[in-house]
Amino acid sequence: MRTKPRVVVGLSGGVDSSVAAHLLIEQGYEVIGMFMKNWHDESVTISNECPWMEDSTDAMLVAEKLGIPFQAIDLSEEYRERIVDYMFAEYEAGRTPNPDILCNREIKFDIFLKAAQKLKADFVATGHYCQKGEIEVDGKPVYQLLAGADPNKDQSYFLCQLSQEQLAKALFPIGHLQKPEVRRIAKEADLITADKKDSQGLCFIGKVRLPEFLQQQLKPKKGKIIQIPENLEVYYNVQIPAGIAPEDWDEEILDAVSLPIHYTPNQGKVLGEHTGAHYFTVGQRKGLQVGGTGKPLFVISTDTKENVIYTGLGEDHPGLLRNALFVKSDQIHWIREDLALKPGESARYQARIRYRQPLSGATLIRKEKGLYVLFDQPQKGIASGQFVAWHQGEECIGSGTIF
Ligand SMILES: Nc1ncnc2c1ncn2[C@@H]1O[C@H](COP(=O)(O)OP(=O)(O)OP(=O)(O)O)[C@@H](O)[C@H]1O
Repeated sequence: MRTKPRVVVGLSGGVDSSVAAHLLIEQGYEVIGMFMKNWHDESVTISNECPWMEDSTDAMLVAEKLGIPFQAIDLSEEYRERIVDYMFAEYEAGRTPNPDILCNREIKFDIFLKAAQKLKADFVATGHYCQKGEIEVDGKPVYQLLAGADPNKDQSYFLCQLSQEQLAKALFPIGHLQKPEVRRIAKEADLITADKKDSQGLCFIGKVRLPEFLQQQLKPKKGKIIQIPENLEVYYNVQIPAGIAPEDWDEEILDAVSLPIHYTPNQGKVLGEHTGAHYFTVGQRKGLQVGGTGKPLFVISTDTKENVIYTGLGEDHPGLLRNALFVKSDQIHWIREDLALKPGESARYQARIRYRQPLSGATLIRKEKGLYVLFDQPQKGIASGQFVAWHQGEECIGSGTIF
């Protein structure tokens, strides 16, 4: 009979997961190391930057050093189906996907977790910089997703789509540590990954050349680049009116300030040509290849159906700065299900729309058709398809896909 809880650690061949495994052994767990091979395409890999063979060997050597069993599994097919296909579909539809968040929800804490459970594991552990809390609500355990103790490394944003069931099975052994401490522990334990460079690309996407990668799947299609002036009537600046409770705000006004603006070519002037609207993302500055505009030019909207890119001059262009967004009902995710807002309710939280962005005060208003998030400060480059995560201080309460 087993006396120790069994945990499968996702060993990536990096220092963080190596130390995670080491700490779990010290804490008395029965530890198994597992490396997963994800989908990857040689033709778009930055040379020597996606060394999965080298990574899996490092993972194996770390397991050997720690004296734990090791297994490598090939999840490339599942990864292609659930992450790569989603990415192309999102770009094609003119949205900006976040493969890292999906990878955690769909691969590491789903398929990988199920593979671990086949090995009769009680938990799955990763080297993510975040922490798990446990409280009791109405006599039942409720798990919390908390920020990593190292503010420079906090990865809770990438885990903002995890459910209570997934968190129940997750362990984050290095979340209470600072990165330099993790390296020191790795050195003291004589792990070969102690000085290994941090992986640049999160998940796989940073390890490939995104433009080439997209061009392989989505055919080039020439179209117009339009410059939109700053003084269009469609720009709104929301302020919650004093004396009116947010939940009583008029839905038409909420829609007007929170939904993406649909531009038309006759609202601006033609600046040049692009190679395909589906290659571009809201907030993007590079790759437009339009010179002589004085201030930098930013993408403020893309229309993949009409194949038009709308741009604005300067980073304070009103098309780039908005302080509200919308999440459709079926895209709202509450990690803390006990705090879920019902239609007609509102709450104050702090929110972010990208990794490592400082949290900004926000009012959440739940209506029948979805959730409105009204920020206290304007946000730059709110892009459809990206995730908004809302927090109470260190704790991530929920998240949703931006409409
Ligand atoms: N190929 C993989 N096989 C198994 N687990 C993985 C793999 N890639 C990532 N993980 C797990 O997910 C965690 C977070 O992944 P991320 O890509 O952010 O790595 P990281 O923060 O650079 O960590 P590391 O230093 O361990 O590579 C890793 O610490 C590891 O536990």
